[in-house]
Amino acid sequence: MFPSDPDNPPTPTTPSHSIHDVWLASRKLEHKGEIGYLAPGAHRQLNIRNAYLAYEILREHTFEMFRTIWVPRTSLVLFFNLCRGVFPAFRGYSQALIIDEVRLLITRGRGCTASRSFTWARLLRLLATECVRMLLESALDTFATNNEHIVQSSARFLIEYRQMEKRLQLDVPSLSDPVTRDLFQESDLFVRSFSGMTSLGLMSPFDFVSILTLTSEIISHLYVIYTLTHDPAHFWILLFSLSSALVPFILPWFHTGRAHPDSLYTPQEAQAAERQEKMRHLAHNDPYRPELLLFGLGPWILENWARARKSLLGLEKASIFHETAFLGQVSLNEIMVAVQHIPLVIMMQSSSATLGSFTLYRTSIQSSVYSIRNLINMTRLAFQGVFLMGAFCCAMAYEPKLEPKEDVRTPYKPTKRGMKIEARNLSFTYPGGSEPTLKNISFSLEAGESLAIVGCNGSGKSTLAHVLLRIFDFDGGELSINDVPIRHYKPFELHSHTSAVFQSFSKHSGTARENIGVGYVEDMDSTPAIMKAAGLAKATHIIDSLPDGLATKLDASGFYSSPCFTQGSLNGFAGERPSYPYHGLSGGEWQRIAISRAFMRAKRPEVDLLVFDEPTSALDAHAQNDIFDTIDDVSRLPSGERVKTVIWITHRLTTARRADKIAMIEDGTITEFGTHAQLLAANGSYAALYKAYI
Ligand SMILES: Nc1ncnc2c1ncn2[C@@H]1O[C@H](COP(=O)(O)OP(=O)(O)OP(=O)(O)O)[C@@H](O)[C@H]1O
Repeated sequence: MFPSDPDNPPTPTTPSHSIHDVWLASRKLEHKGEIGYLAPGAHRQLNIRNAYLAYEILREHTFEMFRTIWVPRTSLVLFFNLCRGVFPAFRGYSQALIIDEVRLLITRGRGCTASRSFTWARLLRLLATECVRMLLESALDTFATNNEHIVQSSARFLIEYRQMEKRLQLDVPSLSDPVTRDLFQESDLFVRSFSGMTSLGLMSPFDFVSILTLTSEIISHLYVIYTLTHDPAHFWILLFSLSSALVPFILPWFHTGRAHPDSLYTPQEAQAAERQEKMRHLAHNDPYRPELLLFGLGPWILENWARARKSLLGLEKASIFHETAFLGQVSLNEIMVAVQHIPLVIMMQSSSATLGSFTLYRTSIQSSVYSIRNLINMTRLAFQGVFLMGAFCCAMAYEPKLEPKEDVRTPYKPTKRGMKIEARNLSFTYPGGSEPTLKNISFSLEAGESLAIVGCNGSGKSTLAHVLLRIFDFDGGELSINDVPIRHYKPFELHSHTSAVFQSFSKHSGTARENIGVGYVEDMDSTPAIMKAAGLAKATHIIDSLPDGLATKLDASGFYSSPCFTQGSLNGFAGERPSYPYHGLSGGEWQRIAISRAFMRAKRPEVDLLVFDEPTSALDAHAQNDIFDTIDDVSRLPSGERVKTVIWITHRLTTARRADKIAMIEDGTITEFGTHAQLLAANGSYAALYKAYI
């Protein structure tokens, strides 16, 4: 098969190895001994090697893909599209008969030697038959289009749901692998191509069905041409036919209707799209990943996205039904085809062939050329779509790197006093890094103890916190939680027993309620729970000062936004004076919101570990003391007994001395570990730093 690139080997957690390798090989570029990879979404070259790779993907995944998107109506889509393919040939035949009859009408009484004479009854019968044919074709078209839209909407929902679900499971080590990121990006493109986003240069997988239609259309036209005897056509008639055939192509450029099913024209659509994009952004945006994992936001995001998506699909359906109104099916194309027959009636009077058969021959030739051209384009796009489908199928089989194997998976067993942590010779290197950021980290912390991690900038404090919280994996050494190796826990389960404030905490462009409530989404709608968490973080006055209290939307962008870009003007109400709906916060205020978020969960009995990475860096000295008093309170029972393990990282050594143990980190290694008094007595680096600080 196709060997993986040695520099970018497929992840060992990717089950569908061979297709992963095939997909990777299709992106591989070799030029003068240099090897590179196509950017995600870039078109593959059409050559024999890639054709073989596409065949491999189709062979492996076509059935699975059809099974994924199959609903009973899908078979109707296939049936209708096959029927649609033969309709043009019927149309040509029916119109040829009318033309012959009209010709007889025009030439009667002029000494014409036709084999039969004109009758009004026959002409009227033919016209009536043609009208019935047009009505039937229109009705079938309307029904087929609506059916196709329903099938496409449900397939799109299913496929996008699966993609969102998989995306939300991705952990940081998986995302740090560039091949995995590209895989998921191409998989996203595949999902988006279900929206018919042909602007991406892709085609909807349902356009594969059009290939069937075009094939049946070409076959029926070729059959008609084969059955006709013909004379050579006059050049100028063909020229006229060609130019009039071009009109239906040119006129749509001036069409002002809905350009794309995803175009938004109403405030409801805009709101639903905004919500959907917000959830998609949360799911796709890598910097949010640690908090997303820690607070277990996956189901909440998925649920909100699904609600917005469903409502958008509903709105789209309504507008599509409106657009596919019955009369709209009588297209300009048909009128132009009728116009093309007029000169033929006049010009072909001298021909030995009947005018109808000549016209039928001409339209069949023209339609065949047009259909073959479309078929080539479609097949070219479908060829690209196959590789994206391969990426999607591989992505769906991907297992996040931190997930434990089933045979070692161990349920979390809580202790009565918090988390017991033991690290022995831990080391960690960032992907692509030449030197380990953490090395020989060894310490132990009893359940219910507090630990302050101190050290200079860049010494590795935050990195250690991420390893302890199971956001990062480690390369060497051992780390156990409650005497069980941390790798044996499911990260999701472990995270449900922790709460944290990260140094680079998230700022969501949502309401104050959402910004705090995501700490424990089950209580998102409980105002007392949110106000209690805000109270613990001394953030009540911030909420009170906001124009709409908890309902105020907070501006996470940090940019000054011009009012001309507000929602009001975007929705087309430029005449009204727009008001900017977001409210900015200071750095310290944002930090209190982030602490409130952590307190939403910290109080809960199942939470055994609290980690605060410089939680008060933007707060004044009084506020800082208040917060650390609260952290201490939260970790204890009313009786004063500590029931949660607490770790904080700080540069303020007066707060570090409050901890039971202090770890001094230098250049990625714990150089001193003990109580404040022990470290001062040792007169080492900590003592020097402390003296310098005070
Ligand atoms: N994503 C990353 N990729 C590669 N190196 C990184 C990454 N993040 C941090 N580092 C490096 O790892 C080292 C430790 O960073 P870390 O953030 O853990 O330091 P810190 O002790 O928390 O610093 P500070 O006190 O400034 O917050 C630094 O040298 C930093 O440049």
